[in-house]
Amino acid sequence: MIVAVAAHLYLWHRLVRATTRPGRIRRWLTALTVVLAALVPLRHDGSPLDLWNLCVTKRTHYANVPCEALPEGTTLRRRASGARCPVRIPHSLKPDKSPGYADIMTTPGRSAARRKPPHALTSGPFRRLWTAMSIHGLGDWLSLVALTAVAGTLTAGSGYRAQALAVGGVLLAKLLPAVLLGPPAAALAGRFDRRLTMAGANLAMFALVLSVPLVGTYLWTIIAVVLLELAALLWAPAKDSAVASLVPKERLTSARSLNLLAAYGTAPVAAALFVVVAVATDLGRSLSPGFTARPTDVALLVNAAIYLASAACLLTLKIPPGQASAVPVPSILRQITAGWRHLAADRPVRGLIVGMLGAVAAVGAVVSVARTHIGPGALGGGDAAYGTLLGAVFLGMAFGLSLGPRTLRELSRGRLFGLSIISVGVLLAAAALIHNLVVVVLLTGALAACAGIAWSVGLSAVDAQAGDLGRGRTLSFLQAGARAALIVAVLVAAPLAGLFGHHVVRIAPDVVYRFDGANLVLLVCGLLSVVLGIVSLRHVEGRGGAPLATDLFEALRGRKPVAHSEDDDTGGLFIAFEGGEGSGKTTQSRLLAIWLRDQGFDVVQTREPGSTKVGMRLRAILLDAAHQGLSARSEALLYSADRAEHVEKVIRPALQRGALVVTDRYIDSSLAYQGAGRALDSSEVAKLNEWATGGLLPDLTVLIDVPPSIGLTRFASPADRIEAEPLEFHERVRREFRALAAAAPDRYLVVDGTLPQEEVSRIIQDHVREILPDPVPQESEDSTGTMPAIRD
Ligand SMILES: Nc1ncnc2c1ncn2[C@@H]1O[C@H](COP(=O)(O)OP(=O)(O)OP(=O)(O)O)[C@@H](O)[C@H]1O
Ligand SMILES: Cc1cn([C@H]2C[C@H](O)[C@@H](COP(=O)(O)O)O2)c(=O)[nH]c1=O
Repeated sequence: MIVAVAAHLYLWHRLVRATTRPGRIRRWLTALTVVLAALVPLRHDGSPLDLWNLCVTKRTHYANVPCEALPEGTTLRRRASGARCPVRIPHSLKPDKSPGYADIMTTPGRSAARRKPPHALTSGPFRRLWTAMSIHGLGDWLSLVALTAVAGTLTAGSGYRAQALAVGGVLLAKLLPAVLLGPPAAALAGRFDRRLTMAGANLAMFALVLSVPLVGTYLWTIIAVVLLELAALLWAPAKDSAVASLVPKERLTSARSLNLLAAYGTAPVAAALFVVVAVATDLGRSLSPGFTARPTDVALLVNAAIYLASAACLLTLKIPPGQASAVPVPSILRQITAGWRHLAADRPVRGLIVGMLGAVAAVGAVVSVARTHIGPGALGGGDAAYGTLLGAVFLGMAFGLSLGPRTLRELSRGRLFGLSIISVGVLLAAAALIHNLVVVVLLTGALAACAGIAWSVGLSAVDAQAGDLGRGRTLSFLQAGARAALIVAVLVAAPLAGLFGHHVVRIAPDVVYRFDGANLVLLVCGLLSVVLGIVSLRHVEGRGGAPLATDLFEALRGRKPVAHSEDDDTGGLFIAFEGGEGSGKTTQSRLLAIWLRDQGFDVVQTREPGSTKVGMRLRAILLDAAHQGLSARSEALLYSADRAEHVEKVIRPALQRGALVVTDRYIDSSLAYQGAGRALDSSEVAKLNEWATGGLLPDLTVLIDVPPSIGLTRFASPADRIEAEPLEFHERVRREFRALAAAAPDRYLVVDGTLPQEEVSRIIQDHVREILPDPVPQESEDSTGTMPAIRD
């Protein structure tokens, strides 16, 4: 309810801002906004939510959204080399062809705005369900904060060690039931009516949360937490099924986003609520000596009331009778092993996954020692301080996740990912060593934001690699992995903090420094994160480029990375076509060269291997099927030798005279075929090629993406040595191409090569048009500008 009122307020405010100029009228309208928002009946199906649509469709960003989630005909805008160009989502695009193509900033055109399906919240029953879900989400997060705080309060007299272990125990009791009992609970939920299951789970949660302050023992707290989690396991599948039954198919995407908002967006609100309750209770205690309630007990009463409110909402809601879907849920262990086997075959993806899970574990470690660090630990705060610290974690994460792919757009995604994890580590170490509550809260918020950025950047890159594993399964793999990482973090952090206990170091006769178990855990996690970040950076750095520090400095100033090449002063434009066998590179590079020449450009169309005299001989050696068994390293060296010759004799001279160079294959082919295909160390292949080319990188790489099962069937002639490799080899190659594109979206255009040839050409031309140099030099324009206009 509160969230819904806030949403209405915000929408009115936006409308007022969008339609008026600053000044007195706007101030009056803003005041009117508040009154109107209070009067807006929440069950009304009309104006406020239409306004929602109006405001949201005006400027929508579809960053990293799979194409299938976008309305047909949406006009997308992709940045490349600082330019923007429209690309239309083709009507024929099938969901299975699309991952990665919409890794783009977009603005829907007018037609898209017209066609956009109505928002899920325009449906009254769904709005009510969503209100119940949001209230429930608030309850879940508040219970996390309040129950961990209760563990600290109940063991306050037992010393630092006992308190650290007690808080860790509550966290484990919260995490383990889903791991051990997730599949049977989902099967059980499938047997009962979903509305009753949801309402029943809420009522059970109400009773359990209420029982904790009434019983008042640590043992019962742990039992109650386990039972609470079991109720949550029944609630979740029933809720998902209810959403699916209330929302028409075309609105499911927006319903899913709202579902996420209800589940995760309520975390900072819960932390804020806990702080307000703690402060109000402390105030009440100081004002009235007869009032002796503990802040944590009052927070739990509020928490119980929240679950009751959610149950009440559900009991008055009409959901078509039915059970939750009985689709068997694989165990967390199976989800992790299957996903890892599929995704981690690829070195950069392995680096991303390890980095992402490391970031989650670091946040988990902060949460597991936060209570002890604040309470009996060096920071000396109370319940309100604990709530503030967790609030900083939640807000920071939310901020980082929403900002993620838009952070430092000029920096390669691989570098941003590694640097975010290193920043998590540095901030953690600082939070471990500084004994000032305000500074620690700020550092914690910042490190959570960096962890959020790392997670969202990693997610889009891993998603692009998912291939036939699919988006849903990739997500469940990562969620299962995150849960496992959190459990490991709690299992290690809480006992380590407890065992190390409380220590005071005397620095000078009258200067002491406290260094407790929580400080040790934070410091160790910080150092581990720095190491992990450096390793991830090495794994995901697929190719050469400017030195990291220069690149970062330029990106912070909002500028493109400086090309680390021997001829930074090239006047031309360098475009490379990449892709698997039969994807259409030769066809499209020729068509592009013809189109560019038609516009008066000096164009050099070339290819690898074999565009020089020596190169032709190398091509013959490399592709001759008689040379089966050529060692992977020799192969890599021969391709790079061909490339060195190609750059020196053909590409660089052409660029220096200001020509446009279009090459069919370049460095990415070596990274994909020799790196991923032949399983050579991709950073070594990258270094070799950086040396061979003097660091020359294309301004734009057009990746024509086609499943090998299609591309390999497009040839009439017998397969050459590399085409003859098995299908899995070509699948690895395709995944690597896509990972390279996902790691630096600004430098790539990924086109679906299964589209008709003309459509592919049009998409490429639309994109290239935006980055073309001006065919008329500035000096000529200056002089022609002064000539009298010729009229007919
Ligand atoms: N979009 C398309 N749809 C269907 N067929 C296509 C498409 N583009 C190209 N082809 C056909 O596929 C075959 C291979 O095309 P092309 O030689 O351009 O691919 P390539 O990627 O350069 O192959 P290689 O891996 O040998 O470099 C040709 O017969 C071409 O006509
Ligand atoms: C540049 C480059 C190429 N390859 C492979 C990829 C293809 O199978 C052949 C080139 O044939 P095409 O018909 O010209 O596409 O060589 C490679 O393995 N590594 C490379 O660097």
